[in-house]
Amino acid sequence: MLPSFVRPTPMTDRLYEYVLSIGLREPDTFRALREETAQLPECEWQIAPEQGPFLAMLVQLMGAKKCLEVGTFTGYSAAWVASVLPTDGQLVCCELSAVYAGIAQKHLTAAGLSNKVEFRIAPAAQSLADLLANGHAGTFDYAFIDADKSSYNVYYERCLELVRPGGLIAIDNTLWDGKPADPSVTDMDTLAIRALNEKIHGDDRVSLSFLPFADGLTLARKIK
Ligand SMILES: C[S@@+](CC[C@H](N)C(=O)[O-])C[C@H]1O[C@@H](n2cnc3c(N)ncnc32)[C@H](O)[C@@H]1O
Repeated sequence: MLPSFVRPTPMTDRLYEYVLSIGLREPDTFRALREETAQLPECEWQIAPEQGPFLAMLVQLMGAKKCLEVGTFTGYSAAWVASVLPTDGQLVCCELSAVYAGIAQKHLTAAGLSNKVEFRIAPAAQSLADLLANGHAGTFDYAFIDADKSSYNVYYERCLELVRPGGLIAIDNTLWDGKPADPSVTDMDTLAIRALNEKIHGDDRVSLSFLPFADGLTLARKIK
């Protein structure tokens, strides 16, 4: 029998509406981005709205200037992070799809944030390798991983090289709808997330905070 600590509250639609009504202070431009994304069949790829201000607050508390995102889609997480960067701050967004990147760029421009955001439209493993090859190792304050799950370990390892000591890697979907906790689920994405969760738990290169928030958010802070 597991101890009965307070567990995440089940989210009925009514409670979730309440959560957003008290928790989300969203600029109109970000709302427009969400509304356009909601029309796409892949709309569930977007981070949960309440994750936006959370990631932004982390970035702001860190005083981060140089940030990285792996998997940008239509730009919601990117918009929140860019919105708290100083004027000389930079967010490098790695995204495979020029179509999604185009939608993101349109909304980032509308929000007055495009000057802080640089897109790398290519497979992210390649974009991260290029950054490493071009002298960016140890220079990023923050990295957010939210692209194809089967490559999460590659993204984690490359981001670990790219962030500075004390820098943060945030990894989305590490609960993956609960599937990593069910040993009978063995599809490639679940196997990749389960393996990475176990690896990070034992990884003494980082300190760890795991949040059962949205679809699971792992925070790994590079120690040295
Ligand atoms: C879950 S979505 C990202 C959601 C985004 N963070 C947001 O807030 O809306 C994952 C994104 O990763 C992109 N992606 C998938 N495979 C990729 C790859 N190999 N390299 C770069 N991006 C990839 C997809 O095109 C998609 O836009």
